[in-house]
Amino acid sequence: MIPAHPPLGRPGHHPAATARDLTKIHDMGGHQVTALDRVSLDVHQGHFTAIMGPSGSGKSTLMHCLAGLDSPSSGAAWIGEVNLAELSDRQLTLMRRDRIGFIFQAFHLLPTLTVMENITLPMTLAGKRPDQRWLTEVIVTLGLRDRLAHRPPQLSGGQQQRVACARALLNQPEIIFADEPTGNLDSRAGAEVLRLLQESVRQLGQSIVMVTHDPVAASYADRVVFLADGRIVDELQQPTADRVLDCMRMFDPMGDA
Ligand SMILES: Nc1ncnc2c1ncn2[C@@H]1O[C@H](COP(=O)(O)OP(=O)(O)OP(=O)(O)O)[C@@H](O)[C@H]1O
Repeated sequence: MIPAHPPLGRPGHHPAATARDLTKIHDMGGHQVTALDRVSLDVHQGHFTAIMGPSGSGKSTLMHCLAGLDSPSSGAAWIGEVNLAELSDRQLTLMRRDRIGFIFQAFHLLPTLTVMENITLPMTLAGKRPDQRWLTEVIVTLGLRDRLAHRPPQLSGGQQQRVACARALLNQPEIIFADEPTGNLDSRAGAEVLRLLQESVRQLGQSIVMVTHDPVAASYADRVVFLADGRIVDELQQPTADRVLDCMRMFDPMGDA
């Protein structure tokens, strides 16, 4: 049964993404693994939300269910006002293409297109024209100005990650899902990416959900949600790296995170 629509804050004002009682159980040949256990979460519009937790706590599963890349065993997920369970496969594909941005480790860059073509592809597909000022700012800040004519196989892993970032930010989708966006960047390039993500939230009202293991990366967010054993166990508002680290130690005493 699909639960009723989540309560709304103001008429016409939905969270950017909503999880209600999301449960995901994997069947491993008769052995059941509960990856998510009745998780409910409102991802606020125009906020930068980080998801943290020990390895195996369910972070990726939560993000995949919220982004329509995986379907829950029970419970429901919404993007804006749309219940993902009510969409056909085609509608879900269009939703992911037009309304959601992805910054994932598996970059999904198209190897035969140039960097510039990759960055502008979602807008081209949606028949939209990029804002030239924002395009320039994204390209310059991410250090891609000299790489625009290259193709992804000619770039390092970190450069490819920055192209994926530029592509998601340029399109200004309703929500961006980022999985370890600074995972293979050095600390300076990582800080630039995080500052740009933060700036897009503060100046453009972008909504971002980021999975990270890094307390410093999480400190750029407005809010950090902590998962352990498939459940939300705590959250911090306006986090600092030290407070994030304290929370991580509490929920991951083995230092696995
Ligand atoms: N396809 C699958 N089949 C079986 N079990 C799975 C599958 N995907 C995830 N799991 C299990 O579900 C749990 C949550 O996995 P998930 O990848 O969401 O955790 P995570 O917090 O993102 O971990 P990490 O930080 O290591 O990436 C783990 O116990 C994992 O082994």
